[in-house]
Amino acid sequence: MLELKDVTAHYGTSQALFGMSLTLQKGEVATLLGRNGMGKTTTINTIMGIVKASGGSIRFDGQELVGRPSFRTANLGLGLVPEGRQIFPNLTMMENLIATASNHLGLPDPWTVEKVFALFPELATRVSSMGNLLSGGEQQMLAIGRALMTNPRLLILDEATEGLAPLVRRRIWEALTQIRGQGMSILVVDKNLVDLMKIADRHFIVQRGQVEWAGTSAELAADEAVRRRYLEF
Ligand SMILES: Nc1ncnc2c1ncn2[C@@H]1O[C@H](COP(=O)(O)OP(=O)(O)OP(=O)(O)O)[C@@H](O)[C@H]1O
Repeated sequence: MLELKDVTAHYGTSQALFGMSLTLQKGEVATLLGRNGMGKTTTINTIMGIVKASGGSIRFDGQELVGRPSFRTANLGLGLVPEGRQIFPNLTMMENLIATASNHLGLPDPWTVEKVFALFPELATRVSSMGNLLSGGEQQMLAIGRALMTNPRLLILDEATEGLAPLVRRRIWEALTQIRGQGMSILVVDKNLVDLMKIADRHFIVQRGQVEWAGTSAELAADEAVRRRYLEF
């Protein structure tokens, strides 16, 4: 479904991706792992077209994404839950949820506000609350709901549970497991390896702007040396 091949990216003259290659199959959950500053966010932003790739290829269902403006990439069915959530602070929860809603691909049975509330009942009681008055957990649920309302085929989450309390983190993983059960493909960055190994099929460890190790959850669980070397775990 998604294939990155030798992708490079720069910030000015400083190179951040050095030949990033990875493949995600339809219906899979994959993670990008690795220490801070290794290029996970840059990889996500390059897929989305927010950072322009300076080389290589990114194919999504056979279509080339490199060179495409970011709104046209999103319209192909890539939904982003960005780092820091980026909730509109002066819109209500409901306004945030529907602000970017769309069904460009004409998917049958699209996401609705009701379906998002069924996934996150916590949000249903907060419809009129301004974005900046929501808790971190509510904001993250809203950011996921907002991305789902664009009816993506691939959901990409950057720091899915960062800064959230354990109970709220569990709610996020439960929701992602539920969405995954409905056939959604998911690419996720997070630091909670134990949780990720439960939900993910495949992991890519990013080191200095390229994939240093790739494998399944079982392979990662069995390889303590790799975990220690790249993940300090
Ligand atoms: N806007 C920017 N301008 C210049 N350099 C940047 C910018 N964003 C990231 N970088 C650099 O690119 C490299 C990769 O950063 P990136 O944020 O992709 O890493 P990361 O693995 O997502 O780390 P983190 O978990 O800290 O977000 C780092 O060296 C970082 O300093």
